[in-house]
Amino acid sequence: MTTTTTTKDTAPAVPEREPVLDARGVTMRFGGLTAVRDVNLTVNSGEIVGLIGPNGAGKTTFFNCLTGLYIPTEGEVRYKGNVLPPKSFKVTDAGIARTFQNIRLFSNMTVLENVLVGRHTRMKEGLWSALLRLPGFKKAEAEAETRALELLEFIGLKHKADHLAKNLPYGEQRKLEIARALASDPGLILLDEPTAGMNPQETRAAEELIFAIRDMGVAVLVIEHDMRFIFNLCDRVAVLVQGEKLLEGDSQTVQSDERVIAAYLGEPFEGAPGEEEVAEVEAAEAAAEEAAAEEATDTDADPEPSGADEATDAATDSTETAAEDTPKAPGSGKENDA
Ligand SMILES: Nc1ncnc2c1ncn2[C@@H]1O[C@H](COP(=O)(O)OP(=O)(O)OP(=O)(O)O)[C@@H](O)[C@H]1O
Repeated sequence: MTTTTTTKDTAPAVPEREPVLDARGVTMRFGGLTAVRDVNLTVNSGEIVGLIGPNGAGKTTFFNCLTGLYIPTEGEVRYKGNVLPPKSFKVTDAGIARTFQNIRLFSNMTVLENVLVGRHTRMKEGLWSALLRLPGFKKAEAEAETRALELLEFIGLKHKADHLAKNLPYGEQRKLEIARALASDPGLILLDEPTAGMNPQETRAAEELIFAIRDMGVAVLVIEHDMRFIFNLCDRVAVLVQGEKLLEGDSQTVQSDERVIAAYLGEPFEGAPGEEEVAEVEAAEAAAEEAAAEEATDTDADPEPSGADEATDAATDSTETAAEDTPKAPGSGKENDA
């Protein structure tokens, strides 16, 4: 990379930070599953914000709600004060770009062409202008190429502009995805696991690249599982657990919070998000088991009315069943179900 970067501590002083992204009460349900519940998150200009959480916590779903891939079941997302339209290309148009957890490059196109694809939202020339290659289109095309080459220089891949994307090493493919996202001139970039599969040197380079992106005036929201990377990089970190925001704070605060440690180690803790739901499900299961146990007892106690002898046997059976059932521990209904 050719740009001199700053770090978290040497970030340029931003006179006043304006909210770039403001997500309020975002909830996303898939049928009976609530993947994201009532999440608020703000990203200000000049900031790098991290979003962490165990697998399945709802991080990517939240990203998808921010970028118009999903329409949130509830809540509102604003970019620079304006409510975002629920269409991904309109969100890109508005100024939010993203990368994906699984690299999504056009593998048989060149490195330069991949960046140019990302630039098309900023090209205002119409279809006829393009088809007839009118002067206006040629000028716009030349400008797009200049900008794409600048971005390739910025990420250190200009010398590979003519290579096919599929021939780049993995770490460079991830960088190329970032360049393509930057080609739409965003005010905010969302990075979904930018260092996944990278070796330590590539991870360090990615960190520098993200600081450089912030320094060029693009706010960053990043999902990552690599905690060292995230705590070193981010001004603020929000933690999602089971779809809910557990807490938000600076790196120091978050990494020393025992609830975060417990969430990652899978240990329950008092007031954990989703605890109420778990309690409800457990209560419903216990009630169902109790009802099943009672039904089984009643069935044994009320046999077919087919004669005095059978009635006597049934009474005996019933007594035995009751005697067997009485000392069983709660939850023993499972044996009855079986
Ligand atoms: N389209 C979908 N339909 C149904 N359920 C979904 C859908 N997308 C995600 N989910 C569910 O929502 C929950 C949150 O998933 P999500 O991928 O957002 O988590 P994550 O925090 O990004 O996980 P990871 O760190 O493993 O990528 C999971 O239980 C997942 O199975």
